[in-house]
Amino acid sequence: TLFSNKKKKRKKICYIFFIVVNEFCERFSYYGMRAVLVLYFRYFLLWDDDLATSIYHAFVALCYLTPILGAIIADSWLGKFKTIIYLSIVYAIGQVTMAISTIHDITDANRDGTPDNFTFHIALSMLGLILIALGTGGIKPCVAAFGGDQFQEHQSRQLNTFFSVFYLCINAGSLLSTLITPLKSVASTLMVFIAGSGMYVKTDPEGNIMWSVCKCIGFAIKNRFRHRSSSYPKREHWMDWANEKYDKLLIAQIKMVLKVLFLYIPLPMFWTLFDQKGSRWTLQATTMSGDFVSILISTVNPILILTLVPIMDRLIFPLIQKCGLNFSPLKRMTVGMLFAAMAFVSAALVQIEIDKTLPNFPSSSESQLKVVNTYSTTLNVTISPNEHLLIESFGSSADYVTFDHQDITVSLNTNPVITKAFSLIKGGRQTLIIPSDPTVMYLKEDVKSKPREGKNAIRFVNGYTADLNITNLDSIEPSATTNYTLVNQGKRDFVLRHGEQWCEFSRKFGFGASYTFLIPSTVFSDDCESITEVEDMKPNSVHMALQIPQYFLITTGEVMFSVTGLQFSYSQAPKNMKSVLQAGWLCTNAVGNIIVLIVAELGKLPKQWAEYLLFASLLVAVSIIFSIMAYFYTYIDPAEIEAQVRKEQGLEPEEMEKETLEMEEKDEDQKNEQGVKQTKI
Ligand SMILES: CC(C)C[C@H](NC(=O)[C@@H](N)Cc1ccccc1)C(=O)O
Repeated sequence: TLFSNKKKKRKKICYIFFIVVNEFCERFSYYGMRAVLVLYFRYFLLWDDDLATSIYHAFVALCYLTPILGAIIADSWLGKFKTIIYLSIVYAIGQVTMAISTIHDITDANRDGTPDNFTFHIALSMLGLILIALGTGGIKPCVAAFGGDQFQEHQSRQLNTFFSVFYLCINAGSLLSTLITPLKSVASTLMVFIAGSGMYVKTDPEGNIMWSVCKCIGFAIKNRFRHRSSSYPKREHWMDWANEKYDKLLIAQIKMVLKVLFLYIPLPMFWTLFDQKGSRWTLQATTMSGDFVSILISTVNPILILTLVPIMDRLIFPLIQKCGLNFSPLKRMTVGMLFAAMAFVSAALVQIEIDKTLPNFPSSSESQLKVVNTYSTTLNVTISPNEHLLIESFGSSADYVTFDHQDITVSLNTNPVITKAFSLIKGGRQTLIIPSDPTVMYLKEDVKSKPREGKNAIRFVNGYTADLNITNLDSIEPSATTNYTLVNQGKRDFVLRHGEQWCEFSRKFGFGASYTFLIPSTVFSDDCESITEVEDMKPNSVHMALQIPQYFLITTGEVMFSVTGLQFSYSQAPKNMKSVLQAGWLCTNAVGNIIVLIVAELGKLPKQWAEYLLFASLLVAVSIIFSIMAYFYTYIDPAEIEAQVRKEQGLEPEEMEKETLEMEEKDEDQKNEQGVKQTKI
């Protein structure tokens, strides 16, 4: 017996392996594609930032809504195994469609490198995304529940380990996806899953269960309404009003599911905070110094998951248990929420530090002006009515001057005095460029927010007497100013050229700064040495490493909340509705994403740190509500309840046989465990 049990165990590990590797490949494909999606929208379809992020969040939300469809198909019709196979094919078709939509040659008749028919590419990519959402979301609740089905009712410890390993695979897949192309992985996902086909425990779908559930709930409500007079005796549960027409077992199962779904109501708030690490926190990183924005965003979460899940499972949770504390699943989830709230407090503290270093940008009713002098002598600049600035040749005013009106008059102390009227941009920052011929002084618009992705915005003013060519820039006429170009951090070289003459200009850049470089007429005679630099915006000075605590806190929260939620959703679901509850759990994520979308549309609070604190407080409030709900929740063993109801109804002999077999197996397992212990002793 001991030998055959060991063999059984090894076999189980083998087919669980197929399931978790399948999840690994699927997440690899999903996150690999998701990582480049916004870039595809921005740089291929040429959408603006707002549209790109909105469609991205809508896609993510759809991916977590489609699990309902997958669960209905699996639990009512095809069964989990077939649903996974068929929807994986849909998924693969979606990835191929998406890949085809990125080939610009298809509509690029004139071969200029840009597609001629954007509508075609948009339509194809949207179709691809819908198919992917259907595939990834549809199979998601089935794979988790199918993995759980491989365990017997008494194997709750192994079941929990399975969900932890399952979560590890999700994150290992997402981590690796940043390194290798995702397309091949859908095919491998399918092949890995099919490879284990003969070994799985496959539970059959039990007819159109969702339809029966809806009809049963509808009947209970109608019946309750019909008997609302006080002359009718109250029933223990409102679902008991379906007793007249529906099977007691179905009613008991619906009660179990509704109890858990009710508990899920506050959960989207956790995801609302969690999903903002991809948006608000990324933006925060762009206002910080350090070279790991993209790496930080795509890898820190999965890396932390891969380290924290084993630490929690093997060390922290057993330690808490040893201290005699009952750290039940719902308590873990509450603590997980509090960790996420702490992460946002940490983000707020970091934001306060960043704000101290940020420039004082104009409000929507103000205008800001800086003056740059490329005239041959120092100038006395008067800006009406009472702003006087003394600016050296090839220098600038110390900082921006803020005006609460737009119309100004500028006078220069040249001989004769030059006076010119200007209208400033409301809410904008501008520079008044005084060229070698001051009569043609002009305004140039400046950047009024930190450049994106920690890049630096630079431009050149040509004080040379002829046209100049600068590396990667168009030729500049004398006295003209180039538009801003974005350059990355680090040392950058520029070659300035006019005919045969040239010189090389090198400059080391930090993060998020903006500069105007003034080129004097002597530029070639002193080998570019005389180029002066005007700092329009200081480089970022708060280091990105300060974001690590908030990432650590939110990921600790995720391990406590999400891994536990996954296990809880499986263990508290009746046998025929495991996928449905998994889908309900995933839907809490979809709702969280939709809230992020709405919040982004509604706009931000004037102070970003205040918004972070607001979210943290909201989550604390929600976690208090959740803990109260959890206090009144009694953990159930769905199999036991089902068995009890069946017993009350009189068990069918077939079911009885199955149950006896399971009991025998359980006894055997226990005996063997004891045997192993005794042998060890
Ligand atoms: C809602 C799901 C339980 C989400 C789950 N996500 C994760 O496990 C994330 N830690 C993965 C991740 C990776 C990279 C950046 C952010 C998140 C899933 O995908 O199933």
